[in-house]
Amino acid sequence: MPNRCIKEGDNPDLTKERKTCTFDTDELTANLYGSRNNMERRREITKKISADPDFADPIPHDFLSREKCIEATAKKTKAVVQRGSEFCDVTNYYEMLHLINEAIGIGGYPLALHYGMFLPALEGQAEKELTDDIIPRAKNLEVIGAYAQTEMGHGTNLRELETTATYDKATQEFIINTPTRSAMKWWPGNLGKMSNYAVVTCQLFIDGRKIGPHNFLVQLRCEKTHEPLPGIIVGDIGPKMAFDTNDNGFLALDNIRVPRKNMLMKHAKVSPDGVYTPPMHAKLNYGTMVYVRAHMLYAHGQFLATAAIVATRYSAVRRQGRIEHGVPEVQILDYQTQQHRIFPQIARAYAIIFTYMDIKDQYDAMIKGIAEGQTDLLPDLHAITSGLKSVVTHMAGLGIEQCRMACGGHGYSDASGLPKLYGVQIGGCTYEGENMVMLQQTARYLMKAVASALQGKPLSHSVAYFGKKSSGKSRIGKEGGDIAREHEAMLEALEHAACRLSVEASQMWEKRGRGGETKERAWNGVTVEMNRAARVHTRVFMARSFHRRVTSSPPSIRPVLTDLLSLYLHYECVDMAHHLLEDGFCSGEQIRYLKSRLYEDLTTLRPNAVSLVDSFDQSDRELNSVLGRRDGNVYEALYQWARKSELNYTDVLPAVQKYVMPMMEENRSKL
Ligand SMILES: CCCCCCCCCCCCC/C=C/C(=O)SCCNC(=O)CCNC(=O)[C@H](O)C(C)(C)COP(=O)(O)OP(=O)(O)OC[C@H]1O[C@@H](n2cnc3c(N)ncnc32)[C@H](O)[C@@H]1OP(=O)(O)O
Ligand SMILES: Cc1cc2nc3c(=O)[nH]c(=O)nc-3n(C[C@H](O)[C@H](O)[C@H](O)COP(=O)(O)OP(=O)(O)OC[C@H]3O[C@@H](n4cnc5c(N)ncnc54)[C@H](O)[C@@H]3O)c2cc1C
Repeated sequence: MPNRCIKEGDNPDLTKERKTCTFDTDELTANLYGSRNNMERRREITKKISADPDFADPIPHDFLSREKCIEATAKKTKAVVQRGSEFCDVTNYYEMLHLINEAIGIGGYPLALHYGMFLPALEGQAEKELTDDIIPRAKNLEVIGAYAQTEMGHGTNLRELETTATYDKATQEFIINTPTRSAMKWWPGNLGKMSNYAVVTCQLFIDGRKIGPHNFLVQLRCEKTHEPLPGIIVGDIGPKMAFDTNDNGFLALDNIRVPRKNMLMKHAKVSPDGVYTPPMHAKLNYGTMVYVRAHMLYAHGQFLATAAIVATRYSAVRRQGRIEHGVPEVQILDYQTQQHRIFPQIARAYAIIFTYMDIKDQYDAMIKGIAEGQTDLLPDLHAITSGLKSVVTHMAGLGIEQCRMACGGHGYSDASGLPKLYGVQIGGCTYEGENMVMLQQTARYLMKAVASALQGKPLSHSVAYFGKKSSGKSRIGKEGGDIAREHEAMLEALEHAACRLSVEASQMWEKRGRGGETKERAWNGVTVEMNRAARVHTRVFMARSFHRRVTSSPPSIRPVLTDLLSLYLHYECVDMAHHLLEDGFCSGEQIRYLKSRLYEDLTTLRPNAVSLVDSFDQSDRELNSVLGRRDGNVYEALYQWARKSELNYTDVLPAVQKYVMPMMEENRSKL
């Protein structure tokens, strides 16, 4: 079967792997990206960008200072903006995403938050009077914006943000102010140096009454000189774990006046005479966060895919040690521990991307509903995207780190691309709502679902399985080798565990309440259990999404995807075995059965491992990894990469000349 990656001159071990492929890699790639046309379009973009001198990096960013990286990134951003239509349909979200990944990379760029949050916030939350003016200019990139919500003292607890917006009826303006040091906006991406506008989240005050957090459009810098406007202090928060090319910023506002229309008033409104009208759903103003959390799934699925590609290809190329005496050194991919480390990451990357597809459909349906005045889909989507954002970012982070360690010493080098990838990706556990906090949002929803299920009330999409009757004992290992029924038995077991954990968490919460604690204090006493229930529920949702996509996939790729799904489900069940065992739903024997099936899956998938990662269709530019390159010619490339280190510009470094040589000389003369 064809793996389209085979080319002359490639590392022979990689070619050998590609020849054992049992499916058409293009078919799987097309399925992953929605269609053959989408796949071809991605490849055209890659080809054009790779050949274009505007996007060439003579010196890899690994060897540049942060300022130089930002300069190089800004230059490429300008080229993307001015010449974007030469490469792709600039109105197509996925084509643009791919263009940016190819042309600029993942470490941030001057327009990341402009497109990622500033424009979505305005489009989703602002009224026509404001959008008519600002959106055409923002889309035309006459202005650049950031989304400034988090403060030095508060990020999670939006209700206690300190920045104020006080309505002045006399002038029909809001006065926006930073009252304390801890009220300074701190962290917003692209706020520090790039943006000249921002959507700023402030506590709304009318007639001395605090109404709560609302968003306002504020101009920060002069449109001509880019200097901060009077009363505005703005800058970069300094180096951080990654996102080197993003100017995460700080901002203080000294009683800045903005016209009434600058409040984002699509949902909540303030009339000229200062009358406040709340939104039709209390949290519609938080809609931008739901949007980003939903879309983060795709990015994080791709991040994990990148790591899986690097680790799998490198493990096919790397030979080290022997499994049996008297035979040549083996490809490290033949070690069972290596497969157990890497293959679940491949499966999880597919599962995350497939889950994203489901969520995107639900998000689009919700937006359509809101436009027609219906908000009934929002609570379910908020709850499941909160859980998914937490589970996926954590899962991807652990997976990337496993892949990095699976590459041995070279995985620790920036040449592998994995340390930087991890740094960028792991930020997702924190931004858009810290994971522990977001899981609690899911858990709150589960508690309501438990109550509804007990009362026989209707259950919404993500919790519908709470209404199923449990069979009491698992069918795992009792389906006579029928794969479809085995998959269903595992899904049923996971659903049983999620439901049980939710019910038990609810009982624990209630018990503490009965013991005299307030609801809130009692909640804090059971949040570990609440978050555990939320995590398992979210993993059930992912497993169901993956299962749905696989069972409806084209027949040509269904067998390999079914193998991958088997591995995914066996791995998930073994990983969560304690939950399955705790109430005796599964026996120890059944868990041993799951483990033995998992080890069989590793062997089954081995011949297709390289082809499965090839099917993610990430180019060498996107991978940005010497170890993961498509041709597998790793060792020569590693040496050429290291030669570019600035430490190698001279044979004797000034620091050695100045300090180390005299020290050695002194020591010698002491003898
Ligand atoms: C195109 C994008 C692609 C992205 C690709 C990634 C690339 C990487 C680029 C990097 C970009 C980084 C960008 C980062 C940006 C940011 O980080 S912006 C700042 C984000 N900040 C947060 O997320 C803050 C987190 N805090 C909150 O969301 C809330 O404060 C809270 C924790 C949810 C609690 O809010 P609170 O007001 O206290 O509400 P509760 O009392 O807990 O809940 C009341 C009810 O409201 C419901 N609810 C809460 N939030 C929402 C929501 N967003 N939507 C709908 N409903 C919501 C909640 O469930 C409660 O419901 P009931 O139980 O029915 O009362
Ligand atoms: C790379 C990056 C980019 C960012 N970009 C932006 C941006 O563009 N715009 C923007 O406005 N912000 C941005 N942020 C800020 C980000 O949204 C916040 O850092 C995030 O929401 C977490 O809030 P916090 O920092 O206040 O953490 P904290 O809430 O202080 O969290 C600290 C600890 O306290 C725990 N904790 C807090 N509350 C609770 C609770 N109720 N229950 C249990 N535990 C709790 C947390 O779980 C965590 O362990 C960015 C952050 C990063 C890292």
